[in-house]
Amino acid sequence: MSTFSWQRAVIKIGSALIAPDGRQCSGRYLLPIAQFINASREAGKEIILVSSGSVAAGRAKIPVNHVASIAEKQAMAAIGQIDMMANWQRFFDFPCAQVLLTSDDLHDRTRYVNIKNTIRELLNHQALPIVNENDTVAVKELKVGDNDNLAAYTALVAGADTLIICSDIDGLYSADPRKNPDATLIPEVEHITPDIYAIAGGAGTSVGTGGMRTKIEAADKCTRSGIQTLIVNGRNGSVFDALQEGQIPGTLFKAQQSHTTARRLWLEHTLKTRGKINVDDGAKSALVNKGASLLPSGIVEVSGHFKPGDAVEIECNGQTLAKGIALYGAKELRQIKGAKSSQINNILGYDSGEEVVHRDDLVLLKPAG
Ligand SMILES: Nc1ncnc2c1ncn2[C@@H]1O[C@H](COP(=O)(O)OP(=O)(O)O)[C@@H](O)[C@H]1O
Ligand SMILES: N[C@@H](CCC(=O)OP(=O)(O)O)C(=O)O
Repeated sequence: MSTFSWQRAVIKIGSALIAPDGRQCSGRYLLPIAQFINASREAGKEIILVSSGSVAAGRAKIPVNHVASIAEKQAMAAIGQIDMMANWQRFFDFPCAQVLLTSDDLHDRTRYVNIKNTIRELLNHQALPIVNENDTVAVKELKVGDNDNLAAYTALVAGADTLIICSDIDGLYSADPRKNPDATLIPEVEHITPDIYAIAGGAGTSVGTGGMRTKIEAADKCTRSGIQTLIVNGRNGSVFDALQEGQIPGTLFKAQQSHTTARRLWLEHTLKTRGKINVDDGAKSALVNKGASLLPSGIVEVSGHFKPGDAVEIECNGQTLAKGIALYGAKELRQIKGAKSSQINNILGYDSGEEVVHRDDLVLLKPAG
């Protein structure tokens, strides 16, 4: 069996686990998962949950005798979301935090930064973020559509190194085992090729939405960005003991490069910069020698028109030092440059955090020549 290590994981719990009978949320399969979450956090690891179950939980309260319309499912989700959250909270003595997202939120730069900041802050405060699709506002083109892909986007925005998809099946099989009894489990996938997509079928139960296909899509997105992805059987409690021992009791989709390398390459080569921030010698030394975040106090000059979430170059005395994602726009930075972080609120009337560019979103560049 392969082994693996991780520091920050997104764990996705599908409807098949949290609502096995499709009509209400249940704790039947959740205890070993909750114990794994507790033990991992005690070991200093960070976890973000992506949980389905709101539609099933709502269905128990507004039963309909026909195939539910989209609006009816949205109403079920709105009613059931609170039960889904409560179903998780009873396992933990730290706060669970509800995070509802749509595809639009994840593709809008400013909202993306806000989501990132919120998740970071929740983790800093030892809360457990529980993400689900915001079904009230999301229909078709606004929807991510399935929680497997939502979990992949969450792993990207949260800077996770691992995605664990818990389903009702042991992992990826050579064919849908419900239809092909001879199908065999694939323990490890080195590269996600069209052949891998070809063996992935649809959902196995009436409550599951994407089946194996959306799990492969999620693994594809993540592994390209250096996030290893696992599919495991969340109905089997021993899976979580094995995970705790660093084993992989399912299918591992290997990261195509290290998480840090993928992020550095993305920051350095893919992101287009929209402006420049000139810093003083003190800020230069903090960035280059201490690996610190950029604070407003070290900023001397701001050029260009950029918004929160845009990439910027960081310069000192005409030398480009680094590239990173600005958490404030150019207009705001011109107001707070040189100020102490504690003054941001007084100057702007709000505070999006003390960092202008967080060290996780910053890559140092080699001097030219
Ligand atoms: N190649 C495959 N290997 C494993 N499972 C598959 C495969 N193709 C289709 N499936 C189906 O995918 C189902 C899991 O997806 P889904 O029902 O959407 O669950 P979840 O609610 O956990 O997202 C399995 O129960 C299985 O029937
Ligand atoms: N937002 C929906 C999630 C639906 C969904 O993607 O379910 P699944 O295929 O089981 O992960 C809910 O909470 O019911």
